[in-house]
Amino acid sequence: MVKPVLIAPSILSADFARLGEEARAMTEAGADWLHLDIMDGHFVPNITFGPSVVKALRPWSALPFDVHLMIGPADPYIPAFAEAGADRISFHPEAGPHPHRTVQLIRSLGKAPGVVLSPGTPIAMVEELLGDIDLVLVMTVNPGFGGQSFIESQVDKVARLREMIDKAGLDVRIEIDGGVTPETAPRVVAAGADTLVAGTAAFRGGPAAYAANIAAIRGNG
Ligand SMILES: O=C(CO)[C@H](O)[C@H](O)COP(=O)(O)O
Ligand SMILES: [Fe+2]
Repeated sequence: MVKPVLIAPSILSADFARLGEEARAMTEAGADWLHLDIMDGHFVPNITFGPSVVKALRPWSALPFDVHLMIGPADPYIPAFAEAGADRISFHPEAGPHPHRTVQLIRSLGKAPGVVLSPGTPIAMVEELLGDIDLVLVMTVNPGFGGQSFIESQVDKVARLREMIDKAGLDVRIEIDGGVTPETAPRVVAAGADTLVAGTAAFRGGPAAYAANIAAIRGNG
C-alpha cells in the first residue's frame, strides 16, 4: 500500500523559549504533523514536557499532534494528553505490562494509537497488535535525545515490517524517528516508511529555512 510521505517535525529541536511561534512557523512551512516528544527522566534519561505544554501549543497549529510518549507507565497519563489536544498517541510496549490495553485506552479516547519499536526492540513486540493500531514508529536512534546518528540496522527492520503489514493487507503507517536527514530519508522510504519525524534536520537554520528543510527531507529540495 503506497502512501504519500508525511513529514512530522519534532519540536524537541525547536527554540523552547518560543514554542508557540515555532509550532506556527513549522505549520506555515508545510509540515504535515507536529511530533511532540514526551520524556519522563525514568523511561528515558531526559525530561521534556507534559500535557500542559501540549495544551498551550494547541492554539498555535491546526496540524495533527503526533505525541510520542517516552514515559513509563504510560496509561495513567494518556487521558491527560488526549484532553490536551493530542491526535495520535504512540507508546513504547516496554513501558507497561499490557500494551493491548494501552491501545484500547487510546482508541477509546478517539485518538490514533501507535506502537514504538526502539532499535533493540524486535518486530515481535508489535506483531500481535498490528490489526488494532494505526502506526508503528520505528526508532532509528535510541530514545531520549535529538541530534543522534541514524542507526543503519533499522532499515532492514523497516523492510521486514512493511512486508508483514502488506502481506496481512493492513492499513498501518510506518513512521521513522531519529537521525532523519535528506540523505537517510530516501533509504527508509525505499524500505517502506511513509512518515518521517525530523528534529535537527527540520529546525536547522531557523524559521526562514523551515520550508526548504521540509522540502529537502521530502525529496523535493
Ligand atoms: O524521539 C526522539 C528522540 O527520542 C526525537 O523525535 C528524535 O530524536 C528527533 O530528533 P532528530 O531528528 O534530531 O534525531
Ligand atoms: Fe520522537
